[in-house]
Amino acid sequence: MSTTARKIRPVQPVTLIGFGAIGRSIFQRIASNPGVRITHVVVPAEYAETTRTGVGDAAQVCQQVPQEATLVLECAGHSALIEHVIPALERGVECAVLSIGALSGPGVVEQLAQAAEQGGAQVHLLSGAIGGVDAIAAARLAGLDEVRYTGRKPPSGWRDTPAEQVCDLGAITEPTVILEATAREAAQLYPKNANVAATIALAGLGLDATRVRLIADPTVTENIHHIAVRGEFGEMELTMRGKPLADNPKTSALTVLSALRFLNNRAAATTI
Ligand SMILES: NC(=O)C1=CN([C@@H]2O[C@H](COP(=O)(O)OP(=O)(O)OC[C@H]3O[C@@H](n4cnc5c(N)ncnc54)[C@H](O)[C@@H]3O)[C@@H](O)[C@H]2O)C=CC1
Ligand SMILES: O=C([O-])CC(=O)C(=O)O
Repeated sequence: MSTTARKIRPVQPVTLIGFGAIGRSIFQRIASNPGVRITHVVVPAEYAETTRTGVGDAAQVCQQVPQEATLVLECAGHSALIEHVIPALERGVECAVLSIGALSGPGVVEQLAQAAEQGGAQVHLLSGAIGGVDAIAAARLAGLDEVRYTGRKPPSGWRDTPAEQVCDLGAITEPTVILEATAREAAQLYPKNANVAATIALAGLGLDATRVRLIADPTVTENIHHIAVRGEFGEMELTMRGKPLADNPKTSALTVLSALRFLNNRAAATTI
C-alpha cells in the first residue's frame, strides 16, 4: 500500500467586483470549476437587489470588498478599480483587473504599484479581449520601436460615448474614424471601449507613445482589434475578431474567457 500522502488543493474563494455583462457570465461559467468559488459580489447599493436575484444563495452581495477576501477579480469599470482595488491591495489582497484603462488616469499606475507594495500583494492586469500581450511584454525587454493599435466596432458598440458627437452612428454607411490619439487619451475618452488600447500600451511602449485609432464600422458585426508591433525582436501583427457579448455590444466575449482562464489556473496543477 502506498504511504504517499496526497495534498488536497483548497477551494479558491473569489470576490467579484461588478455584476454586469462580464460579471454575470463569469459567475455562471465558473460554477463548473469545483476548485473556485465566488463567495462575494461587490456592487453599488442601487445594483444590490438585481444582483441578489442573479446570485441567489451562492454568494453574498456587498458594497465593499470583505475583510476576509484573499483574491479579488474586478470587472466593473474604471471608478471601481480606484474605489475598491487600491484599498484591497493596500490590505494585502491579491487582485486581478479588467478595467485596465483606469491606469490612464493621473498617477494611477503609481498608486496601484504603491498599494501593492504596501500590502505585499500583486495586481494582475488581465489580457481581456486581446491576445499577444505576453509576446509584446517579452519583446519589450529587447526594445520596441513602434506599437500601433486599431479598434473597430459596429456602431452599436459606440453608443453613449463621445463617438456620438463625431458622427451620426445610426446613419453612417462606411467605416468612420472616431479617434486618432495616444492610448492614454483613448482610454480617458472611451473608458468602456479602450481598455485593450491601454493594455497593449502598458505591455509595450507606454500610454503616451502608443498610437491608437478607433473606428465605427457599419460593415462589421464583430469587435475587431488590430495590433502592429516593431522592435529589436522582429515584427508582430495580430487581428482579433471578437464576438460581442449578447448583454453588452461594447464588450467582447473573450474578455470573460480571459478572466476564467485566470481563475482556472488558480485551481490547476499545471497553468497555461
Ligand atoms: N480589458 C478588456 O479587454 C475589457 C475590459 N472591460 C472593462 O470591464 C468593465 C465591465 O464591463 P461589462 O460587464 O461589459 O459592463 P456592464 O456595464 O455590463 O457592467 C458593469 C457592472 O459593474 C458594476 N459596477 C458599476 N460601478 C461599480 C462600482 N463602483 N463598484 C462595483 N461595481 C460596479 C455594476 O454591477 C454594473 O452592472 C468595463 O467598464 C471595462 O472597464 C470591458 C471590456 C473589455
Ligand atoms: O471588449 C472589447 O472588445 C474591447 C473593449 O471593450 C475595451 O477595450 O474596453
